[in-house]
Amino acid sequence: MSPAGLHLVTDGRLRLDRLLIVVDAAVRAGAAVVQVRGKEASARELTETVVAVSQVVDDRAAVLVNDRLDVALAARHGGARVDGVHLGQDDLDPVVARHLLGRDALIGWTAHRDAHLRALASLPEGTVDYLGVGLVRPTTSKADGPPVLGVGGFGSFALSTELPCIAIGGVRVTDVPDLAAVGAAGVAVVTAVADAPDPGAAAGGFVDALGALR
Ligand SMILES: Cc1ncc(COP(=O)(O)OP(=O)(O)O)c(N)n1
Ligand SMILES: Cc1ncsc1CCOP(=O)(O)O
Ligand SMILES: [Mg+2]
Repeated sequence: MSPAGLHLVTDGRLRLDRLLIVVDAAVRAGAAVVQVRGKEASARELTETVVAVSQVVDDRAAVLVNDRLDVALAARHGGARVDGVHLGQDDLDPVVARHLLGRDALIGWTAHRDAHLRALASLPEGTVDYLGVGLVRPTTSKADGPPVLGVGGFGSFALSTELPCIAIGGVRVTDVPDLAAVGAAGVAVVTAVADAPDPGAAAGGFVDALGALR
């Protein structure tokens, strides 16, 4: 399963009905991955959201759970198709996630410092499928986010790993050509799609911009 393309990261501020409308519009427009992120949600609420998102997405995109391996496993147990997880440096060990989710799962890891690349090098080959790298620009979607790398900083980081790098953090559609030129395999966004007057058109703009550069 390829991580390349547009990743829609869900906006935990949205009510479930609105969230599902945004997810459906983004997937219809060609988003490759939907990452369900709900920092304030209980495990049970987040599992319900993942199950509902998985139903809406069906086989049109990969469904990942942010942070919560337990939730990914619970949703799978309930019969939902969950393809993997996106883990941060303080989340569960990706080796554990790989063990519990299996060889075919899609597992992403956040990385933006050299120490993260050293940690990556210490993992068994094939543990992590892609890196989420940012911030590209300042964002209000992540409290206490990491430092802003800019497009140049993203590019230097992407050059130092062979894993596909997904750019995140304040990414705008107009950034896509520059990010792709410095090695982005894809981009992950919350606001640029969820807050757009027409989320489907916004997602389609990202998909077209990414596709035009392949
Ligand atoms: C694609 C992608 N990249 C990076 C992140 C950030 O993950 P993390 O550092 O664990 O921060 P939270 O999302 O948990 O706030 C991501 N979610 N997706
Ligand atoms: C989850 C996450 N991790 C780094 S930035 C970010 C949120 C990105 O959201 P936006 O596209 O609104 O800046
Ligand atoms: Mg996290």
